[in-house]
Amino acid sequence: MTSTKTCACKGKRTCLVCEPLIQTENTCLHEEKVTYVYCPDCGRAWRDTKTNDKHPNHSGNSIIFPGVTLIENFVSPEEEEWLVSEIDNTAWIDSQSGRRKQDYGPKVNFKKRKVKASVFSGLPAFSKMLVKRMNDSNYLDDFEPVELCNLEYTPERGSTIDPHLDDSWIWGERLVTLTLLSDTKHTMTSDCQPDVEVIIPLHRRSLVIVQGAARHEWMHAIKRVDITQRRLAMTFRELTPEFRQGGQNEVLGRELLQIAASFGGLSVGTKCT
Ligand SMILES: O=C(O)CCC(=O)C(=O)O
Ligand SMILES: [Fe+2]
Repeated sequence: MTSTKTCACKGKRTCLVCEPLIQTENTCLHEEKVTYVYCPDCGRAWRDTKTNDKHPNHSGNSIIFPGVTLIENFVSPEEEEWLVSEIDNTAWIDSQSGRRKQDYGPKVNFKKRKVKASVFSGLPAFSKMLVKRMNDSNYLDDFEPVELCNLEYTPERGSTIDPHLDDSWIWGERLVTLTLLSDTKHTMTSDCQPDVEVIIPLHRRSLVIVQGAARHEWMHAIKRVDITQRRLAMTFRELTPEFRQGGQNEVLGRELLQIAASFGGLSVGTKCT
């Protein structure tokens, strides 16, 4: 691939801004995968067929798919409108694959395993009510996020996110994402089951918690076809035990938790994953 990219894409990543400027290799993109759709009510993913019935009337093949919790209507339409206006009052930074981002968290060099707390001024004030609501829920009562990454996806830019696993050195067990403005889907794939993909429907205003096998064994992605309108994602991340009490990086972890909980943060330009 030769390139003179004018956007934030690096390496093999592309978006609708840079694609007309680059020559892509003529690779075969047809992958034969069997698609399963995750059902939050039974924790299983069911073979996608035109006649697929809704829970509990599923039929056909299914696979167990542990580690995904969906909470519908986590925020109201009025709260969504307020959150979007707060987010849009903050500068966006161009990111890879046609996304834009805002980051509230420490600067992390994942390869060198280095963390700088000094750039981090806390989670933003507008996220305080979301963290409180998480803590009031059954699933996230002990969730103490130290990072919020807001991502913006638009069909005009052809925004996507390639299949990836989030870091698991500093970022802890639960990845928590609130979807705003439009529905989308996570496509989960695993090298261990190359002919399978599992779709997680992410509805507008819903919260998804990804942990366990879904966090560590399955990569998540968002395909271009699944961004049909502007979508904002607010992803909150917690610390691993290494940064908690008794861990090797406990002191740094405590500092990050304190900064995060000030809820006076300004966005910084750091990496999200
Ligand atoms: O937009 C999303 O729902 C996922 C974002 C994501 O995977 C990431 O920031 O690592
Ligand atoms: Fe991710």
